[in-house]
Amino acid sequence: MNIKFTKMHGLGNDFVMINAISQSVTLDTETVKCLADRNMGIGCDQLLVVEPSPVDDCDFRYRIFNSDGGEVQQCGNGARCFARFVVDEGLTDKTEIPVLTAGGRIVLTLEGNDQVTVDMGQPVLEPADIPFIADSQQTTYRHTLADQEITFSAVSMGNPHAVMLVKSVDDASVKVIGKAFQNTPIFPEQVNAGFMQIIDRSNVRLRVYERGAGETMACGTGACAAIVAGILQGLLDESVTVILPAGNLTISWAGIGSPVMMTGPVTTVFNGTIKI
Ligand SMILES: N[C@H](CCC[C@H](N)C(=O)O)C(=O)O
Repeated sequence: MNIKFTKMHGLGNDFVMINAISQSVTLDTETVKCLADRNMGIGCDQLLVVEPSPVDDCDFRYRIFNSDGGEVQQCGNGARCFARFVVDEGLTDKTEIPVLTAGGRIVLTLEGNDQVTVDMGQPVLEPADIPFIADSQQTTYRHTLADQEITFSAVSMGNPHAVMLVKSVDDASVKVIGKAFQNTPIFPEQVNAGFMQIIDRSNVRLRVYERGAGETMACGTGACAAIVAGILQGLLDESVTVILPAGNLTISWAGIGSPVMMTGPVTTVFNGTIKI
């Protein structure tokens, strides 16, 4: 089978984009892992698939697969790339595009100059809906992981996130603690582990150990979850710049009942065809 694809990234979080409307594509776990493999395949953090929408209030279905082959509910950096991709593929000429993901309906807005804004929907804090095992909903939780007492917030953006505050992201034990979060029963579907350094009330640095992919250069839903956690702790203002190695995301949230808005860049790297 020959598959046409486009390689894209959002601040270095990189994706293989596949248009499954204009071509017939069958993807199983092993195929996804092969395409995502940086030595044996194309290489990416996530593989993103465009499909016809099954519902009237969305234009497309947006499916997300981590490089370990697992299908997941949401991908923020990928959503921005998705907007650029469906326009470049000629699938739409709209600048505001509602799409359906396994984590819910999101709306993508092309701002021009390669910036895209995504209405990521409202964050979910109820532990059972994250899912996260806890007696009650709290702003922060404490658990022993990797022989350390870890304090974190638990937030879902359609996908699960644990957000920790650190003095310096450069010194954070991202791999050790990030891995430990994947192996604890308190997150029954595993979790994306974010390490946030607050610089001031409107600027943070962030590293994320992603579920199913390991540490990535950027994580859009991770940035959203981190800002929600910081605002709920009274540490951040409503609009925050998330400073990442390859550039910045702007995240804003007006509080409970409001959607999280994310704005950031998208980059198309190359188009290709792969025979599998
Ligand atoms: N690893 C995530 C999916 C990709 C999220 C990330 N790349 C983003 O930009 O939000 C998960 O398993 O929920």
